[in-house]
Amino acid sequence: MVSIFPSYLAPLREALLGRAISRGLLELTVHDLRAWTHDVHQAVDDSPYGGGPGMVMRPQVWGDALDDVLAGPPARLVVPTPAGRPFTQALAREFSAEERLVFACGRYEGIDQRVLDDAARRVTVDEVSIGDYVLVGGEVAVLAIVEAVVRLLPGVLGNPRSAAEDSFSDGLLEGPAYTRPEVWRGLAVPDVLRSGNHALIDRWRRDRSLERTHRRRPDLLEALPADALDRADRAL
Ligand SMILES: Oc1ccccc1-c1ccno1
Repeated sequence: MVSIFPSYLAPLREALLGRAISRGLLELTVHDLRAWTHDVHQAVDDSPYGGGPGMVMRPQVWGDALDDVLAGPPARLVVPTPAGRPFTQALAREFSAEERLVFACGRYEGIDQRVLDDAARRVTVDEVSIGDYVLVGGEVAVLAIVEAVVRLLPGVLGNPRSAAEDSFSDGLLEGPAYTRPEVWRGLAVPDVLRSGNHALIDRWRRDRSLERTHRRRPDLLEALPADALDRADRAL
């Protein structure tokens, strides 16, 4: 990863991801973009051609940084930006199959477009958005993307079924989850979940997942393949 705020990415070395690194399941290197500046002010940005608010990140600095960081084994360059294509669970799975990912954390009004155009001559460049809102920089997006990708790597999650049964893994939102106590502040766990009848439990969970998806994300239902819903689903 390349950023002007390397410490912003320190959380990636905590908890689950930190354990995955120490277990050798992945390697993580964070580079300070300013290491590729040569002026006393370590300038990384400049005014935009054509005028307008804010600053644009300079091509020379990013170009030199990516020349160095992209050297070596083939990598895929991921650039978080509000103008990117949506980052989804499907894209997380695609990224998790890559041998090497390089993340460029842009700030200000973004990185000079020629940096991405030049990189695209050598590697696959993915400009991705983690949602329809504007952040100050790409670091937060990289934290989210890396966590979504790394948890899919074999051996990272304790129970491999977790990743397989994620929200979105079947194209739907997960339904409600419960644990002890049976009654809490007058609210009881649904009886079916304590019935021991796993066929019934699976059906109930599927129904709650379909209901929640219909209510909160009807677009996901629309996007399902024609054969994704069985007769029982459609009866709901
Ligand atoms: O808003 C941003 C600013 C810089 C880099 C990325 C973003 C962003 C917003 C949503 N997804 O990515």
